[in-house]
Amino acid sequence: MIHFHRVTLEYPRTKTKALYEINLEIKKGEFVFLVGHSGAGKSSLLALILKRLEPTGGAVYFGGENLKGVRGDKVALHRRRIGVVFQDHQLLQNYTVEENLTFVLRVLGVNQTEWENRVTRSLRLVGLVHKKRAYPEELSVGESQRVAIARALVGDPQVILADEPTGNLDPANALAVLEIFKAVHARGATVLMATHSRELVEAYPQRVVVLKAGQLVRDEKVGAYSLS
Ligand SMILES: Nc1ncnc2c1ncn2[C@@H]1O[C@H](COP(=O)(O)OP(=O)(O)OP(=O)(O)O)[C@@H](O)[C@H]1O
Repeated sequence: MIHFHRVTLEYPRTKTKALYEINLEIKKGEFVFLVGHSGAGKSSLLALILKRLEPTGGAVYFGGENLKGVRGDKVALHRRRIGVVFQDHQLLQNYTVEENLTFVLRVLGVNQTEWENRVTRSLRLVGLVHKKRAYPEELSVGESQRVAIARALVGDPQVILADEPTGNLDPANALAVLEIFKAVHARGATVLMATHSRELVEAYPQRVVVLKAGQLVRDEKVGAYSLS
């Protein structure tokens, strides 16, 4: 599903080498934790999959296609195949929960008669159907993050990328969010989650890929949390 072949990334302005010769293959339906110290390159790796950045060496493949060849209008189409969740929920403050989700569906060109089904299905998965008319400021931090996950899922993406999705949450909310990702994984999605949280990795023993100063230093099928 996702394949990095000898990928190197250097930020042009600062000449920071964020990733070196990364080889990584993530199969359809896998759940992978991406761990590493701050600055190890986790967010940069996710940005390459989204084509927000271009590798300076090597190639990134998505569904067998080299992303280098994805250009112009096709970049937006590529991104629609991916659901993204960040540490900060990034909900639109002046729109209700429901509108935050339908906004995505409008961009995706989904038929309006299907909107309600999709929104309800996504909000049900995160346990927040009753909040669909609420505004983000009326939600707790944990609820906001669950809405952000519902928004990432509403387009039925093949792949979910999560960058520190529990970074702002207390342990109970973090585990609640993990439960949602587990359910999404159980339904067949491919999930790549960058995290600093040992608790998360221990609560859901899955493949663990460790980055250290831009290098992939460990890749374990069912790994324990480790930063080296
Ligand atoms: N836009 C940028 N321009 C220049 N250098 C950058 C940029 N973004 C990140 N970097 C550098 O690239 C390296 C990797 O950063 P990245 O954000 O990918 O790490 P990370 O593992 O996600 O860190 P964190 O856990 O703190 O989010 C760091 O040295 C960082 O300073």
